[in-house]
Amino acid sequence: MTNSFYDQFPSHRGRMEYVCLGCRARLDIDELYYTCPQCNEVLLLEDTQFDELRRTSPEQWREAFDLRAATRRSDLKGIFRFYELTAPVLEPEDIVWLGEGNTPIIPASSALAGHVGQDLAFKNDGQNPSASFKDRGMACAFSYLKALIRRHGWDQVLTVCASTGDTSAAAALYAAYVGGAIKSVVLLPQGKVTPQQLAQPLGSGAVVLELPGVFDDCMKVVEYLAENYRVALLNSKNAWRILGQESYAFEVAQHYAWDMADKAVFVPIGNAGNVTAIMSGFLKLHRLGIIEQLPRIFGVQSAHADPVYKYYDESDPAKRAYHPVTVQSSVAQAAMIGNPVSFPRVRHLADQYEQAGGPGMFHVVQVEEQAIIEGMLLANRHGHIACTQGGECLAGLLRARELGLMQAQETAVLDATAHSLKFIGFQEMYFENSFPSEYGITPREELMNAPRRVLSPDVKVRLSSREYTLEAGRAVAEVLHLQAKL
Ligand SMILES: N[C@@H](CCOP(=O)(O)O)C(=O)O
Repeated sequence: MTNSFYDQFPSHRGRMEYVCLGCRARLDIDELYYTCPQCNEVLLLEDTQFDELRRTSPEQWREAFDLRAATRRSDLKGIFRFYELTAPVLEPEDIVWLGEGNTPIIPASSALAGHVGQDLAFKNDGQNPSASFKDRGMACAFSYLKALIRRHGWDQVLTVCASTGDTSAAAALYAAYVGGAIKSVVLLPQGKVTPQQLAQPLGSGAVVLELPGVFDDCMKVVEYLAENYRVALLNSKNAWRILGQESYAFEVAQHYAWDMADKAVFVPIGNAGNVTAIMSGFLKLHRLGIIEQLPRIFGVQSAHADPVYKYYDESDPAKRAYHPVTVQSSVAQAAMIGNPVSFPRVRHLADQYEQAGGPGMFHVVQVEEQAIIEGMLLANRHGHIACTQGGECLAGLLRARELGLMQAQETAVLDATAHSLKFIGFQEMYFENSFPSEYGITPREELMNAPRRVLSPDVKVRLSSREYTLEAGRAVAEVLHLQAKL
């Protein structure tokens, strides 16, 4: 490999097609499809030239991706470091990069690992530009949209998505950046998006529409719009989103020097796009021999939104039946989804995953709300920036251990899908013991925290600056029981 590998855009081009997971129809990518026009099933994208990538050896791929980590090219800096595995039909001028990808994997402190009883690390996807993993998918979806706009000369594209808050923030951010023909509209379940998440698309200038109901209701409306009007759907039903999110798996593998032995990756399941993407990403690496072993995948769902858990809870595959559920309030609000659009993709990829890696490679565990919020608090007390979904992953790891599913030598990689600050209202509710009863959460004293007022405000008004410093200093020292220097 030479320097040119990371200074030049790859010359390799694939041939991509949509593949229907129902009737296996193949569709041209020159049109925007979300579901199969023949059978209405969801789609995945496939590169029919994927096998050509085998002409490059696994060692060469590993070296190439490692070298590309040092690129100066903005079109290869983010998720397209793995261009050949992602969307090798895009041209450099189409690629949108807002700094997404390359999020750090932070090993837990020995105190946290000791508490949990397992080696673990958080991958901080909240360090993406809109503060969640959705940016990975949006970077790819918007790059593809730009390619379509360029080819077709479209002068107006209305992008729409339903959201619990993260997708809308990402969609609005990328739309604001690309601008031109693109205008972003987001549909949110009224009162079920945190104030921080609501502020994001508003700040990016998107049209923000609130609907009564939950995410599943908004998703149906977006599906209706995409079926009946000329709009571009940006939820993970859009298979380009899935491709971008595969980068999470590529980055995890690269972080561990392409050695996935004894790794267990924990992912919260909401609309199920991310777990789909992560399995698909690892499978691609495995097919090319870039990783020799697949990591185990653990999906995690709250008992308040658990249709995928319920499906896999039946151990006999022949007896499994999928039923959407009615969600209840959840602190893992981003995953508060009763009918995930990507469920057929999960089933398809979980089968492939176990065929490639053997039984026990894919599990779904169910966790309680109390365990989720305490997972977040515990992580963050040990120096992490986990959101409630990151807390859900930690709760999932603890549950997997209780069920005897973890092996002592395994390292768990937990997906902190968003920045903790987006969900900080749930921390506040815990600290103030103000959770509405439907969450079923009772705060524990040892995890609570609150600011302590040291002086009354009038002291600041009454005293001179010097006197105030002395008074406040003494008051703080008293609260902290500080010993005076001799
Ligand atoms: N939690 C998601 C729900 C929609 O997911 P998507 O990946 O299908 O867009 C959100 O942030 O809105």
